[in-house]
Amino acid sequence: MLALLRPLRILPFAEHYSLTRFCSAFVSRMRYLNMLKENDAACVSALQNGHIFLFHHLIPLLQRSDPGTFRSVALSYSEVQSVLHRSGSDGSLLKESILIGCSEQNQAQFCLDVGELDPAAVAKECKGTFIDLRKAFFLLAGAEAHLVAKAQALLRWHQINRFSGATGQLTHRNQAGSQRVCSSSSIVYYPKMSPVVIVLVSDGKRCLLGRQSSFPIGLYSALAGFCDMGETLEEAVSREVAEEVGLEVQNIIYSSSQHWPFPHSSFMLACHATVSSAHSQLNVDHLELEDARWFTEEEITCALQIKAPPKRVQPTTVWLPPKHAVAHRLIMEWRDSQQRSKGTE
Ligand SMILES: NC(=O)C1=CN([C@@H]2O[C@H](COP(=O)(O)OP(=O)(O)OC[C@H]3O[C@@H](n4cnc5c(N)ncnc54)[C@H](O)[C@@H]3O)[C@@H](O)[C@H]2O)C=CC1
Ligand SMILES: [Mg+2]
Repeated sequence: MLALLRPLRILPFAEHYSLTRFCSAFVSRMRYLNMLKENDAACVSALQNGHIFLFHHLIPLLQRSDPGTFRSVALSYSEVQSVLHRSGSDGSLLKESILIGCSEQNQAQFCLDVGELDPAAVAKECKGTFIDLRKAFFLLAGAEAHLVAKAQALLRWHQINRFSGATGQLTHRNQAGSQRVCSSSSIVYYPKMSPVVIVLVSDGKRCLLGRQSSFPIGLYSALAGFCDMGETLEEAVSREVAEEVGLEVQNIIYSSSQHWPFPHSSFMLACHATVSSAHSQLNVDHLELEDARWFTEEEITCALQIKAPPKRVQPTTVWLPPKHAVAHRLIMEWRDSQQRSKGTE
């Protein structure tokens, strides 16, 4: 008990590591990353031994692996140094790298935007190709796609936060890039995400999907919307469904969350909700949605067969968000629960 009452002590660097030896690999990695955000010198050293993912004006560098498949390119510090030198830069750009994670092999991961260099020369040096994130995100395997998306989001945040919104003065980043501080005041800025709710509404037998006119032809997804200031998750879900399709939902159940890079860093909070079949008549707000419809389990199963945006879409072809999207997960969860409940009938 006495030990619990002792004031907290900030551990010196060496002691930190001797303690983390007794933790799980995951806990050690998380503590290591957290320490790198606080300790600029340790972060420089991690960069020199780490992996770096290159971008050009926020477009990630990928390499083709097997035909039709791509992977992100993790370069070492010396590889990036030599790419920069051969592309006509002195290498000082490397210190602009931003910490994005730590691999399971305990190697710190960084990203760097080489926007001031010739993209063709860099791509050639790296035997890669710069591919827009809207395409790259879906070419990469899940974990890689999310790491690249996180990297782009952080690079973008730094690019648009060079000045303080309060004083108009320059802001300076820490080495990890986890914050920026105003040079004339003590204001600290942290990277931002916009919370968005996404909900799959069910009436017991069918689920509700909608589409915006800006979606690719035939794509339907769960209803989504940005949270208003001060709202709870439940309030945002209820409001969005009421606004977009004129229904009042019940039984809101949280499913999962994800960072979504389009258009800019949303924090998607995914839920299921229900309406009674007696109150399932839609009243769609066509300013927000081009269409919203109820889908049976059979229709969902059929739409799930279409794995990629169809080359030629018939007016009636419906396809669903890809695996990387949390909307896909909600739809799969709903379909599985329908099949389970059929099995127990
Ligand atoms: N990962 C996934 O599975 C899915 C992700 N989404 C994402 O959800 C997001 C929100 O869905 P929408 O139906 O478009 O939202 P929405 O229904 O709230 O409508 C968008 C409008 O909200 C306003 N708005 C309020 N706060 C905003 C903010 N912080 N940033 C941008 N606009 C804001 C703007 O006027 C904008 O035109 C989209 O960015 C979309 O990419 C949508 C479906 C599936
Ligand atoms: Mg919406």
